[in-house]
Amino acid sequence: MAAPIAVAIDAPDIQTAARWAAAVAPHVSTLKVGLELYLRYGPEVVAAVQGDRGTELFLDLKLHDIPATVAGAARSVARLKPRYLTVHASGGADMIRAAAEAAPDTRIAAVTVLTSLDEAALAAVGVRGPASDAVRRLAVLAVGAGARALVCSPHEAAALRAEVGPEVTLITPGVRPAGADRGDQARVATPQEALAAGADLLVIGRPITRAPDPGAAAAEIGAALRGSGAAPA
Ligand SMILES: O=c1ccn([C@@H]2O[C@H](COP(=O)(O)O)[C@@H](O)[C@H]2O)c(=O)[nH]1
Repeated sequence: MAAPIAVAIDAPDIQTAARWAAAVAPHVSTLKVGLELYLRYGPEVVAAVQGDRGTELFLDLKLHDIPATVAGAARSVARLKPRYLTVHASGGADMIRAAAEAAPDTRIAAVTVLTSLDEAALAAVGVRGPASDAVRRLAVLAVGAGARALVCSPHEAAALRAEVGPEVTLITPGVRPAGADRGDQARVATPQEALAAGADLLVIGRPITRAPDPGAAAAEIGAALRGSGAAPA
């Protein structure tokens, strides 16, 4: 069974993206296309990454604009049939609702608080208190407005699961195998910790794509999850 991992295909060009996608697709459930590739190539890169690999598409465009503009953007990409499309929860309830209505076959995934932000960085943009408070507040707002998935760090997954129930997909970036470089991520945990906290889908990019053999790295993380009992065998 493919591991519940969305590999962040944050590649500099379409050839590298297709190569990484082919290597990791046999081992994971989902491939994530984000701003770096989509802004350069548009839908063409989705076809190159997805092919007919049998993986789900996660379009991580983090939309954030007035409701009418976000609705139009969501309609524009709905034909690519993404399983998930991200919007920033801080865009507000009307914006999230507009996205959900414009792409009814896609799970709108609301990004709560970016996993690169710690408490000091949040304070600098005027958000006081622990990240978990802001995450909870934004998550409740987003689900109330029609988001069917939430993006949070593994640190907040258990509390959000208790808050929003089993139907909402919890997606966690900020995942690092033990000993891996955390890079620009601030709120991190291991794959096993993230699943144990209640995450449904782990977003992992550089620890896989920057490995000498991305396919082997993805397979190894998937096997470790199954071995620990965190993911189904
Ligand atoms: O809060 C968020 C939301 C999205 N991301 C995205 O996930 C990947 C993480 O990649 P790594 O290389 O594993 O750090 C990346 O595409 C981000 O845009 C996030 O990190 N945090």
